[in-house]
Amino acid sequence: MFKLAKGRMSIWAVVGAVLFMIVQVTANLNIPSLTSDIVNNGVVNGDIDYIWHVGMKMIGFSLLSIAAAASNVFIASQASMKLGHRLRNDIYGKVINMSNDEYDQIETSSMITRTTNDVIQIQNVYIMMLRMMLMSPVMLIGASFLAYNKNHRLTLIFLVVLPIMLVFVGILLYLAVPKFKAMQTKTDRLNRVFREGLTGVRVIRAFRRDKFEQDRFEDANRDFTQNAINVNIIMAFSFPAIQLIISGTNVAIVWFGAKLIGAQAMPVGNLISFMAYAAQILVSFMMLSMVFIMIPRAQASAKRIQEVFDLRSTLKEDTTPVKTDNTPGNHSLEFSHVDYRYANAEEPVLTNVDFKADSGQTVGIIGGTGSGKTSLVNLIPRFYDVEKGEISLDGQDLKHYGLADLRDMVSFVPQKAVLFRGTLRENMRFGKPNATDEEIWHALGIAQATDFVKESPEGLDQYVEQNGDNYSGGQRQRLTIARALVKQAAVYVFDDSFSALDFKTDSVLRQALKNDEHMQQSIIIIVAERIATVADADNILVLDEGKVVGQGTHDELKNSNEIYQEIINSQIKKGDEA
Ligand SMILES: Nc1ncnc2c1ncn2[C@@H]1O[C@H](COP(=O)(O)OP(=O)(O)OP(=O)(O)O)[C@@H](O)[C@H]1O
Repeated sequence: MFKLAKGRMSIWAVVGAVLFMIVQVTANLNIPSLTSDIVNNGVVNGDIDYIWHVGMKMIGFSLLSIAAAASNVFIASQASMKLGHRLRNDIYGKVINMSNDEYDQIETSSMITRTTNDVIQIQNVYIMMLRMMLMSPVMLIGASFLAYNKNHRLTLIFLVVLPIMLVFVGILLYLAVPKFKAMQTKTDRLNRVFREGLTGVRVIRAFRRDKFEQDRFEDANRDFTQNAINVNIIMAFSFPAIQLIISGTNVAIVWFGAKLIGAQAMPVGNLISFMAYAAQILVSFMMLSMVFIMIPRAQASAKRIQEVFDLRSTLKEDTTPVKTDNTPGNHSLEFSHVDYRYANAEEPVLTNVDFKADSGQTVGIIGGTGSGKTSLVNLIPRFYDVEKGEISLDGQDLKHYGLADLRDMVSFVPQKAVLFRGTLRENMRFGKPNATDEEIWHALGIAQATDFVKESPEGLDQYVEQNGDNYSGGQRQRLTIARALVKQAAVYVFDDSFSALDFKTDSVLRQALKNDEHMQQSIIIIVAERIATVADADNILVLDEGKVVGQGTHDELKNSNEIYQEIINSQIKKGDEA
């Protein structure tokens, strides 16, 4: 937990909080002594001036205590909230820069819980620590010392009370800590089920799994709620129990104190101040215990956050990266004997992949489901790194480029069409923030998206919902294609991006790509399941179980490659051939 705060929490904030806390405790410790003075010297002797004089001092200390407490709270809250702010930023930065291999290791819902709920736990415990954990021991020691000064013999009461308190706190820790720790994993589970239900709501309805999913959520919710109730019951019982101990202590103090007063061994005022110190001792003891109850939960949260920071990127950046040249034309991309295996997978998903493409050429990649097409194109922007072999761009191994520079060279349309909440213009400028409206309309034109975009009077200002949910699947695909085209890159990758388009749009779109001046100077990689989509590519790779089993033009392959022929035949049967 302290590791997380290092460099993220200002040391001056800690110093400031400690200083104000010391002022507050000093003021608080003075007030009971002044009370005994007022009683012993003012009330007993009927000295009104003395009562006024000491009374004003008491008010002064009270005001000082309030001001110091407010300053401490202000500093502690600010420092803790800033710690939370930095933690959230750092987790997000880490996640965004992870390679897909690391990203696969922690579930998305758990990642969200870690960024929100876990960070809140750390914030809360730091506020408590900057207030109570520092204040309680100082107050405990100070009040014990002053109580002892007021009367040595009465202090003996604590020899009985404190062991009772210790046993009580021990039981509390034993019962509450595991439940507090479990809160985080239960929150994770609740979020996971909720997220799955939300993202899969249409499937759930279509398969009439509403009841099943509702029960699943109910189960996770009940488990979470029950644990929270148990924690609250324990905490709720603990407060009256503490009150009982404090009241019992007061009764004992009054009982023995009265005897001492009767024997003239102690003035009345000392009894009053002794009782106040006793309350301070017991309350600080309790506050300290509360911190110890909260710390394990925050520690569990800290561990979960640290796990994210500890994910080491397998993508190594070259310390002296080669400069990229993104100017159109004269680019080349080459795969040489490339193997790739997913982390923890036994078999490689790609074996000995070899091909080359130059600017102005289109490479089609075709193959059955699961043949490794997506895995292959994911290697180009280094979402993953090759296991064996080499991929080079413009004659340089991809690993020699800075990651950001390399990704600037590649424009990628992923299989799943994802848009972001905001205006269409903002979405289109994702890869080129200063793109003009003219450039955007040009890209929309190639992507065959102009018509439906123009249907809305708001044009490029039209609103895009989260995930682009206010567009049809085909419209979303065209918009993601347009977004990729707005970005000026050396290599354009379309991962099965034409699948939701009807045949005519697919064909017109590819023709528009061919006719575009910039695209004529770029390398285009098109992954597809449909023969028609890749038929006019300059080079078609036929993938089967991660191996390139054929390479050539449509005419070459259709006469010589068995698997390509099988794909053609299967699509002719569906009335689907080019
Ligand atoms: N993140 C991953 N971790 C482990 N294995 C994976 C991962 N992604 C894909 N695979 C496996 O790699 C193989 C190839 O998957 P890939 O997505 O590259 O195929 P594809 O040809 O693009 O399939 P499709 O046409 O269905 O999109 C599959 O067997 C799949 O199970």
